[in-house]
Amino acid sequence: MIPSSCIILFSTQSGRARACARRAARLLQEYVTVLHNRSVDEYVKGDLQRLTLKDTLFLFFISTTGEGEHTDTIRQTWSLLLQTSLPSQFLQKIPFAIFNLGDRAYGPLFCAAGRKWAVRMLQLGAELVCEPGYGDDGTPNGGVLADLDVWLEQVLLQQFATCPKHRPERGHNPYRLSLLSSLTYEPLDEEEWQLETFQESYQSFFHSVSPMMSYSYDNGERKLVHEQTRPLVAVVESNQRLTTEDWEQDTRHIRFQVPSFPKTKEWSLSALPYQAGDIACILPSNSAKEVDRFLRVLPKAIQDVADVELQIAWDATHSMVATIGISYPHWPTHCTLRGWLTYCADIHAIPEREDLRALSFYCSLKHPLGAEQRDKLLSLSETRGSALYADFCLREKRSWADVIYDFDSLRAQGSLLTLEALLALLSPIRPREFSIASSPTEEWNKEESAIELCVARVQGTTPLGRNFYGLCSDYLATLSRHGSIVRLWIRPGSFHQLPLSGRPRPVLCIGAGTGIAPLRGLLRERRALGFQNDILVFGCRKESCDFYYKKEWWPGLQQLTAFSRDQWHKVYVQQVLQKAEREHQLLSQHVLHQDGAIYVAGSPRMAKAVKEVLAESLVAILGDEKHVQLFLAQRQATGLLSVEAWG
Ligand SMILES: Cc1cc2nc3c(=O)[nH]c(=O)nc-3n(C[C@H](O)[C@H](O)[C@H](O)COP(=O)(O)O)c2cc1C
Repeated sequence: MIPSSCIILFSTQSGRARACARRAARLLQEYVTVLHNRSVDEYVKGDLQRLTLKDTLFLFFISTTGEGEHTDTIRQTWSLLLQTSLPSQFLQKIPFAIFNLGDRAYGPLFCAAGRKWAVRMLQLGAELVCEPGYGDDGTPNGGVLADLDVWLEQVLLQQFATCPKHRPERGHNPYRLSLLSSLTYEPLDEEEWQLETFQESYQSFFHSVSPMMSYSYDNGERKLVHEQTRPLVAVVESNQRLTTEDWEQDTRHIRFQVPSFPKTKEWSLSALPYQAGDIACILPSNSAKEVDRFLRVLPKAIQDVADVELQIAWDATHSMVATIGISYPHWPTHCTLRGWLTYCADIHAIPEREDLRALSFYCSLKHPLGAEQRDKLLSLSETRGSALYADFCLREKRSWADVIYDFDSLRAQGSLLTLEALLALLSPIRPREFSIASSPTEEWNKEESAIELCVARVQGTTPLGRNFYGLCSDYLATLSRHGSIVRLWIRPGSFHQLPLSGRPRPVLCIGAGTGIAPLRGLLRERRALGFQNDILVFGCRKESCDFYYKKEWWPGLQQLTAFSRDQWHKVYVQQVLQKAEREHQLLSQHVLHQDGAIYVAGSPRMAKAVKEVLAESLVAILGDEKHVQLFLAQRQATGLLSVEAWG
């Protein structure tokens, strides 16, 4: 029997699973009542009974992070679901469907978290209503979202083929706006979110976008908190270019002071404000230039109130829009439009297809091309328009400002686009993750301890010659002013089991490009604590241009390098490792005789190739492939082999 309602739950690290859930919610609400659309932990809230509702289809969107691991937005529920005390029929006959997100570059770990989730649901008696879906970042024309369309159309929605289709009521806009006074607010030297009148309101917004887990330093000590928190404030101390001026890539070494770090007299690993290899989650903001550009493409009536104080209220009685996850309910309640566009609204993002569909309703039909533009936006949002959407938006990296600029009936006389509509349409800016490149012990020895990042500025040109840049890397790269303020959280990374005590064992760090960031932190931490015999294998394009930190590596550190463009044929780290294994059994000696640890950081493809070389080297010595895989899995479980991959 087909359930009459549906609960959509997602697990996401960078937001794609949320986007998939949103699209599915819009399509499914034509067949069933969508009761919820939120992250797994947010919905379950520690009470597994919430997964046992009768006559309800549970639809999961589960993405994989780390090395085949679950994301922060599902971890709490996942550990509850693994309890051996749960009866084997705990989820008896609960119908569910699942779409897994991942990247095939991870090989056997492709969508590992989603597959583990489905297996556990089945073990507990839940019933799959259809074939699971798989979304791959590498699928042409839209990655996971392109795979999602095919799965929704050919698999999930087929389950509802016999149901009558109904058009859901269009939700009312859930925001109520008041212009507080006709006096315009004059920006001072401080940023708007720091001003006393607005501070509380912005802080609760920042709290709402925080990672699910981060350190807090409330009582003068580091504590890992498994809930959302307010950001730390960091102050830029220096920002230097690491690559040569004439090199294509602008990579930066940025150093921040964090005044709220506790200052302890006694050194101990747990007293340090962070561990080597931890991750900083940076909350960027939009530049004044980008905000001005966005304001210019809006209807005149909105532009006119850019600097007026606003009071924003969320009207929960019109909650349909919130229920299916279309509008963001945690905007600041008191700010200016300019401030909201600078610190909160993700105007730099590429609108999703669902957004284009929502935008289409606001075209002015008084404009000569209004009806045509409305239909174009609608067709771009449909499944059959996905190739067109990929050409127009994804490949050309068209942001909200670009799209609204191109569809000028959205700002012409008679446009229905209001400020309330923008609040309902735009998504919040979310923090971006960067591995910390500094050693906490080395910093502890200094007067003011800091964190350092190694950030490659994302910029380029689209196929049609439009310039683009990445929001957060550009924000960080341009923080040139000493004393500029950044909001961030710090959370543990994958390398937290770095050997820093007990029996001495060497560490082999392998990385390429900005993968050097966490490895620099690990190696410097080990040096600060007196460990020796570590090895760095590093790859980049040209020794003279992008060999990051070349001058600072110390004599006792053994180095192997791969400069891919310094000779006529390409050389990568995996080839350097193969050669070192052939010549002096670098890998097998390190692992089998010295019981050394290995840390790999960089792109997933590089990490996969390195792991293959490692496995081959051990098979050549130990003979049995299965045994080697088991051995490597054990080393991974004990933190002696660990990968941090991104990109
Ligand atoms: C640090 C990191 C680790 C990842 N690990 C895996 C993995 O082990 N297996 C996999 O299939 N995909 C992996 N991925 C790819 C993500 O699952 C994929 O990008 C997905 O679309 C992200 O969805 P999200 O935005 O909802 O988090 C990883 C991505 C990152 C950034």
